Amino acid sequence: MKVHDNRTPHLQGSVVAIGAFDGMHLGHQAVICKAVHASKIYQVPGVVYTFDPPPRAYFQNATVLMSVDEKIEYLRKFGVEQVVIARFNEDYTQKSADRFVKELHNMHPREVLAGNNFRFGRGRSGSVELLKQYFNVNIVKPVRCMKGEVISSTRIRQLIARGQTQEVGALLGEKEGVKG
Ligand SMILES: Cc1cc2nc3c(=O)[nH]c(=O)nc-3n(C[C@H](O)[C@H](O)[C@H](O)COP(=O)(O)O)c2cc1C
Ligand SMILES: Nc1ncnc2c1ncn2[C@@H]1O[C@H](COP(=O)(O)OP(=O)(O)OP(=O)(O)O)[C@@H](O)[C@H]1O
Repeated sequence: MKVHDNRTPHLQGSVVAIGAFDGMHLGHQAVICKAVHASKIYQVPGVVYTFDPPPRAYFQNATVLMSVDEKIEYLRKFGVEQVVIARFNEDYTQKSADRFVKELHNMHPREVLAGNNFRFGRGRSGSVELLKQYFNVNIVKPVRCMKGEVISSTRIRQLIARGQTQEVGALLGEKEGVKG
């Protein structure tokens, strides 16, 4: 697997999934699996474009659930071929939504995968609607837990803070008594 540190590769074709993916819960896994599946159909590299640190950690001091190395290892196991690690710092957050779109064009995506509420660019000005003007965007349906709530890294951080670790395991898709 190729890891691009703070640079976006020039590719003739790709399928790109974008997001923080902190914790790799069942919602994230659905997005990644769909991206890998689509990349096989189009016969192009499956690329995950992610951020280090996660934007929520940078802006809101949220707890980081997994290191960037753990994330890369996880993506490798899921069959992702290339990963872009955007170093999320003051400089990076100045990038406009249009510049971010231009950057994505370097990879000539056949499909872009993101959730409905995905935002990007300085001041969170870019939306999925903007992405749709340029790319074939696949919006992944929200994955919910048994109780019906949408699974999120924020929810996992809350459960960890309350010591409800068994519930966390369920949201990560870990089976009880099964390791690795
Ligand atoms: C180029 C760029 C600039 C961003 N600037 C901001 C910002 O100014 N304020 C903010 O709250 N988030 C900013 N973000 C973070 C996004 O709001 C969002 O958290 C990120 O794209 C990851 O999406 P996800 O949280 O759905 O995984 C920026 C993201 C990108 C790609
Ligand atoms: N439960 C879910 N079902 C489907 N897609 C999801 C789910 N949670 C996140 N995604 C998608 O996965 C990508 C990465 O999401 P992100 O890292 O923002 O997850 P999150 O769990 O919502 O994080 P946070 O709670 O910190 O905002 C985004 O494109 C997002 O829309």
